Amino acid sequence: MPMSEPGKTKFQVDLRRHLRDQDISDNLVHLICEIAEASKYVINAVRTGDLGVAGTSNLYGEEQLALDVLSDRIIRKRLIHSGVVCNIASEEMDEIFQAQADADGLYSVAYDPLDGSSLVDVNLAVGTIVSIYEGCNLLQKGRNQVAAMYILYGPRVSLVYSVGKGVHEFTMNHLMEYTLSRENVTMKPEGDIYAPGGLRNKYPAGTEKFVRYLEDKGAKLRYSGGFVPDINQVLMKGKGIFMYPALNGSPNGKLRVLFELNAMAYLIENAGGAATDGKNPILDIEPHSLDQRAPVFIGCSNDVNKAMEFVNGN
Ligand SMILES: O=P(O)(O)OC[C@H]1O[C@](O)(COP(=O)(O)O)[C@@H](O)[C@@H]1O
Ligand SMILES: [Mg+2]
Ligand SMILES: [Mg+2]
Repeated sequence: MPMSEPGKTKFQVDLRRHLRDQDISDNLVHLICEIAEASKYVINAVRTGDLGVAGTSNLYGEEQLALDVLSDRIIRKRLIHSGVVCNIASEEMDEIFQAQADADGLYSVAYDPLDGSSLVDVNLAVGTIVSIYEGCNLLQKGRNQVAAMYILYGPRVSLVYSVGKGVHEFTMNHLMEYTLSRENVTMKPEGDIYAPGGLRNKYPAGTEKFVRYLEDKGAKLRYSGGFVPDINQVLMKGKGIFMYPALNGSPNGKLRVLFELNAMAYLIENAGGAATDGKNPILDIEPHSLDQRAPVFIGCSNDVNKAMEFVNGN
């Protein structure tokens, strides 16, 4: 019986081995693996942790759940001790945290430790969203990311990452190892599901017309209220569109550029899809503040282009 190669369990490729084949720095391999490790403690917190409120609020003034704060602490500690992180920004922290001074080979991380946390108490799927940049600057275009990933805490736990060479999915096995389950995930040009976020009675006319267009072509509504599972469905089925549009009264929609949109836009674009704020690609937004929000239409490229036509009235 030949000895199995390191990182290649009997039938499966594990995350570290797959990353090593991507021709990226050892530091980046280490960082992504550290985040994967941290997710195992987040899983435990989600499954058994306190569902109460933390008695604090985040930079959006939103009441933090104990799980938000706990998940944030788990990930932040892991990033600090990784030894390869310069600056850290989290949806649950008021300002950028410097883990260590600028030096060669370091990365900076922006993350949402537990997206959709208010869904845990009704047992719906939630996730962690991560963007990784080279160096110390976190207020830069999402197009400059060197990696993006999410971990989806659902009936199965999956981890999806890209370092710009395809989008790959890993599924957690009975030993809590992440092993390759889908490689080079790709989107079709057009889809048949749509996830309409926000209040429909506040949709501007053009957006409402776009939804009618989707319904007229037989698209099915699939919306859980969790950004990570809703995007994961569009990405893994390769056919659909998620939107959290500008609403009457909220021109920037709800979702955050640094902590949610940049990572998902990077993954969807690397799978052949598109992501726009209604006028420009999400990845080209020049962020001016940590708490910046933007409207989003993300998924199959033809559907996203159609959305822009309706939203801009042409
Ligand atoms: O409840 P709404 O307004 O439809 O918003 C749902 C969106 O808000 C979010 O729950 C925001 O996530 P957070 O839990 O990180 O605030 C997304 O997961 C989801 O896409
Ligand atoms: Mg979030
Ligand atoms: Mg969150």
